[in-house]
Amino acid sequence: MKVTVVGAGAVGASCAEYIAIKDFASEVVLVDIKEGFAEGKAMDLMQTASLNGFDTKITGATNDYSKTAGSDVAVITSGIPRKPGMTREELISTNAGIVKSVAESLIKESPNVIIIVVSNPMDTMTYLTHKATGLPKNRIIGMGGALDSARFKYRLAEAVDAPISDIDGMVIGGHSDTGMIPLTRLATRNSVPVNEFISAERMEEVKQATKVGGATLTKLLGTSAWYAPGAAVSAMVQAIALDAKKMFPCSCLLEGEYGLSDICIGVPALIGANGVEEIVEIGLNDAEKEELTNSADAVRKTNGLL
Ligand SMILES: NC(=O)c1ccc[n+]([C@@H]2O[C@H](COP(=O)([O-])OP(=O)(O)OC[C@H]3O[C@@H](n4cnc5c(N)ncnc54)[C@H](O)[C@@H]3O)[C@@H](O)[C@H]2O)c1
Ligand SMILES: O=C(O)C[C@H](O)C(=O)O
Repeated sequence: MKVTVVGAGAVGASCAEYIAIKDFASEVVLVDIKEGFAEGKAMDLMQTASLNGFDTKITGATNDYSKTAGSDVAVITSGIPRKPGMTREELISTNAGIVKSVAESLIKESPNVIIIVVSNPMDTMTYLTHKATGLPKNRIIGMGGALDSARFKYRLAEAVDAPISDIDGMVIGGHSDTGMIPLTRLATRNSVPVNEFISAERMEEVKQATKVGGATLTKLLGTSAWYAPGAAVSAMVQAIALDAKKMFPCSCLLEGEYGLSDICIGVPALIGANGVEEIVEIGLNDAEKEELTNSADAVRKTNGLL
């Protein structure tokens, strides 16, 4: 499998590193607009190959999309990250132009590519990528829910004082500080509802901490996070490579599912060789449905800024 990662910054490089370490792709091409930057990151990563034991070939290119030709998967991380105090939505004016031109360049060289959109505001950038490329809807996926769910599991495990591997949980909705919907009712510890182990107040704290997970890290780091985002993307690329049909909440173009249309927003989906193999409609209660409606309204408002 050939994977292109556009943007060789914090998230792009982390994503390339995790893909290489898992050793399922034959080739990763990093692309950046900054002269020599992707080439440098690729060389540095290749010099970890003998230490980390992978054979994936990583190369870099400065804005040269001919090097990306024939990619099976492309990840778009190009654009600016937020600074402390900002929302993801504030990035739209800079990132929309970048994501649109990158998506157009990618499909010229790789007409069969599956695109994973990471740049923020991610749901709107995923919607923009659909509009700009006209690719079939299964071939454009926004990454947000996989990361948000990993953060939810981290917070749940902390609250219950259990190993993270004992915890399961999912976050749907828009990838924003207010729009995320951690499905607290469905979170489990070894199949037992987490609600049986912690109070409703503690669960509410977990929910709120999950929703502002990205903002919390941005405040600590001075820029947004990259390790968990890179790991989340690499897990999705691996599911495509292995045709795993693994369920991730991710931003998909909806055509009636969950009562929503003409919007990209986080819902559970099976990810396999064709990208989005199936959108899974789970039963939501009235409160969760209302949260999803409100989250969709907020995403539509941001889409309106395009
Ligand atoms: N969806 C998510 O869950 C998630 C998670 C983390 C970060 N993000 C987003 O990902 C984006 C990247 O974050 P980062 O921390 O890696 O930022 P970064 O600044 O470290 O890296 C971005 C890179 O994009 C490059 N770039 C800019 N314009 C380009 C273009 N036209 N073509 C190619 N490369 C270009 C820059 O030179 C830079 O190296 C941000 O928008 C951030 O908000 C999203
Ligand atoms: O928080 C951000 O701005 C980056 C990303 O969306 C994240 O959740 O880490």
